[in-house]
Amino acid sequence: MTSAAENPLDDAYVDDTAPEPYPSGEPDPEAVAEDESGGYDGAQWDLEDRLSLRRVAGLSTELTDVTEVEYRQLRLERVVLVSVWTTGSEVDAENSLLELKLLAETAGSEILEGLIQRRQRPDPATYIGRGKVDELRQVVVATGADTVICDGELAPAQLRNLEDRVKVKVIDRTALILDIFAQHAKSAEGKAQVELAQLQYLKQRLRGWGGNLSRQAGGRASGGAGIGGRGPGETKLETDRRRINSRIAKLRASLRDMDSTRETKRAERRRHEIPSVAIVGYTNAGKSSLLNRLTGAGVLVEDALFATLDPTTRRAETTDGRVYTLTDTVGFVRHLPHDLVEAFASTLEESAQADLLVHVVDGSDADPVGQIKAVRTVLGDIGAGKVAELIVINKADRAEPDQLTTLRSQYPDAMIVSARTGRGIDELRARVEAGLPRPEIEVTALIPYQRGDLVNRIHQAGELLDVDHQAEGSLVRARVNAQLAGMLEPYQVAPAS
Ligand SMILES: Nc1nc2c(ncn2[C@@H]2O[C@H](COP(=O)(O)OP(=O)(O)OP(=O)(O)O)[C@@H](O)[C@H]2O)c(=O)[nH]1
Ligand SMILES: [Mg+2]
Repeated sequence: MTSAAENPLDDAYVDDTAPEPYPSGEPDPEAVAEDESGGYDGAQWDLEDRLSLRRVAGLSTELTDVTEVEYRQLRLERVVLVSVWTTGSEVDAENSLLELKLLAETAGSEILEGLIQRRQRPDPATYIGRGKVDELRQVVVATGADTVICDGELAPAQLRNLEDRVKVKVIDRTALILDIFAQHAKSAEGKAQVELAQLQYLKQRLRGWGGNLSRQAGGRASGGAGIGGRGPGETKLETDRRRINSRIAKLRASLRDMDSTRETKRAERRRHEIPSVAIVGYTNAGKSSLLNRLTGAGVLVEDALFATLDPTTRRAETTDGRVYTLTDTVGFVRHLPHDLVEAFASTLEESAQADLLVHVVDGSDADPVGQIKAVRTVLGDIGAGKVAELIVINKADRAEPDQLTTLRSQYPDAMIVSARTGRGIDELRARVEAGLPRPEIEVTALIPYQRGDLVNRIHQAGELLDVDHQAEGSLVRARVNAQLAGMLEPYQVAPAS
């Protein structure tokens, strides 16, 4: 729901501002300098700047139509949260509502009240029980709320009925998450992905919101206004639906283009057989902080949900000089909207194609096991369920020692670290190195001294097992990939027995 003015549509999609992934991009020199000067997890980043930048961008946008004004007002919501609790313990229900509160706050709302109703299942007509709707209305009036957010994905009819009776705007968890993504998307690709997800969501609900597209899509979807050919007698609803469909088709096409650029880079890495590691995990678990710790990448760290939407890839090296890549990825959350997962498919693919997943868990969270399960569900959905996974329990500095002990016993192979204090980071680096795929071919070669470049290559892409400096050159025993084995072919000698 970004404005049309902020997003000059097609032009923006060509001008991809996402950071260049390895191999063409070098780490930010400033970030490296920070890293060398000692502990750096990214929290030192000047967040004020980033935040105010975001705000200014919003203000400078000309409000071109009424829907824009309406959209701005969304930012000032005074909210009542409502949840129907069907299964699990009371604590689970409260955790879920607490998370909804964080999400709503991330979206810029002020939370006035949170209500939970215990019920077999949500009421098909009004989500909460019909009798409770009046109570909800009273709370809304008493607190002066202008929005109700329901903790689930509601049917269009449920939203409509509730709105009619509570008389303020009602949105669900899915719309809320989409809204946060829309606020945080920075790159052209990220923005296109979010818009696609929003339109998909909206399309199914056009009728639910009175058949009026302008109400929820804001200026963005109406960016293509003025399309000719509005047939006589055609209803607003049909025109809206048509406009959405053609916008969706356009977005898909530009996303395909952007994906092919990404695929080219990925293919390049594959050709050089550079192992890749993806940092995945629940939102706010500390993924970006860990990437910064491990590589000095200088990625935005923020105590907010979904701070990272664009994957950042950084080059890293093992202690023996082998090169690999580390990619920071978008965080997951319980009930991640299906439309979003689909729209972000190409971004999420980074994880599915990785050689190793570093699954970061917030050890200080109220329900880390629930987070691990939610993350694994999404990983399964995006085809990354079979990639080797290293569980890393982060924020050890803040977690209850008892909770860490429990997690340790549940996940015996897990590592315990703190991106904040640096605890466990060296061990983590070692475990990541050990988890990288090993080059497959063992060779013994006598490399003449003028071919020092080959020895360097072995350092970067292979594993040097043994070296003996002889009169004619270095006698080297190493594990290498197929490409390097080919280059070493002329110098190959029989292995010493
Ligand atoms: N106490 C403590 N805080 C941490 C640690 N690691 C990260 N944090 C904080 O947790 C918050 C989230 O960190 P990020 O690195 O942005 O988390 P993320 O997983 O990248 O989050 P998203 O990109 O929003 O999904 C920030 O406020 C960090 O400073 C840690 O080890 N200890
Ligand atoms: Mg992040």
